Amino acid sequence: MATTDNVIETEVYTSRFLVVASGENSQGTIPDIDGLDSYGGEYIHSNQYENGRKFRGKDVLVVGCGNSGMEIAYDLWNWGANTSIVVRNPVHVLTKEMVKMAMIMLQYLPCKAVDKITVAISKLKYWKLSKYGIQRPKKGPFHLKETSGRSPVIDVGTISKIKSEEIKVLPGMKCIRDKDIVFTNGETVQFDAIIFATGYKSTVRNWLKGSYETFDEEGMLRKSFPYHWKGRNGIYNVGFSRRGLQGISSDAQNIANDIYSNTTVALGFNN
Ligand SMILES: NC(=O)C1=CN([C@@H]2O[C@H](COP(=O)(O)OP(=O)(O)OC[C@H]3O[C@@H](n4cnc5c(N)ncnc54)[C@H](OP(=O)(O)O)[C@@H]3O)[C@@H](O)[C@H]2O)C=CC1
Ligand SMILES: O=C(O)C(=O)Cc1c[nH]c2ccccc12
Repeated sequence: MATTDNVIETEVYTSRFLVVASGENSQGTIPDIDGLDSYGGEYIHSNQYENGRKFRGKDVLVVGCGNSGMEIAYDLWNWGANTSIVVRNPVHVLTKEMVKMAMIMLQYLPCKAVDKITVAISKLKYWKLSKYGIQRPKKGPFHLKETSGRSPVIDVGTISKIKSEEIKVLPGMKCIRDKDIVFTNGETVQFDAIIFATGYKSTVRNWLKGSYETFDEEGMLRKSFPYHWKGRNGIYNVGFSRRGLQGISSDAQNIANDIYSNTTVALGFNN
């Protein structure tokens, strides 16, 4: 749809297939925290974060300790910001080497065994992170990834800065009063800026007409893995399996193969 001088032009495309690829990480979400609307500093979502240049010398709080939050906290520290990060729930921290090793092991061993080995190695490397406000989940990293879609954090250097107390860990936020942020442990700290690395939501229900049958209130597929990627009437869904990049890759291949087999049969290439 395009507008020129108040005339709305609509272009209509017709196709046999439609691949819904807006995915589960479509629009950044910022939690509804008491007092955020009257916050006395600047706040952004992690998807607006470019680098920490303008935060040099500032007190900055990163909310969220997924891969975005942990990477941004490290970048802010590198740019000379006085950096803190909110870690309100347990999280697995691994190095990229541990992840690589685990991905290889997962081809030969059950997930439970890979989790045990990976957690043991992570403990050897990082020892007791609880001392620094980071708890390990009771369930294993790859079990959690497979069942909940939460990826273990790949440490880019943040943990060593947390251990040396150059990056401070804080618990959940309770409320905001001007520049004061009150945490669930009762501590109140002033911050000049907040980066909300609090994740994303799906937007498919906003743009795909008639998608309510296929997608739930959260814009996630009602059908579950492994039957989720094929919809009705030539509609396919990629990137909604809560299985990270691997899930996206397998959806893409399934969809491409399905479209290929439908078109080749229709065109008679299979004879
Ligand atoms: N290098 C890489 O491979 C990278 C990969 N990614 C991937 O991109 C996807 C999106 O990542 P990301 O942007 O980090 O989002 P995620 O959804 O992975 O993480 C969101 C984080 O925000 C926390 N959070 C949410 N609400 C609040 C709140 N009110 N108060 C405190 N904490 C809160 C969550 O913690 P809680 O558990 O408490 O809800 C969680 O730690 C993921 O799949 C991630 O793995 C992203 C960056 C780099
Ligand atoms: O595939 C994902 O979910 C990603 O976001 C990449 C990623 C981050 N941490 C990981 C740990 C194991 C495998 C992939 C990832």
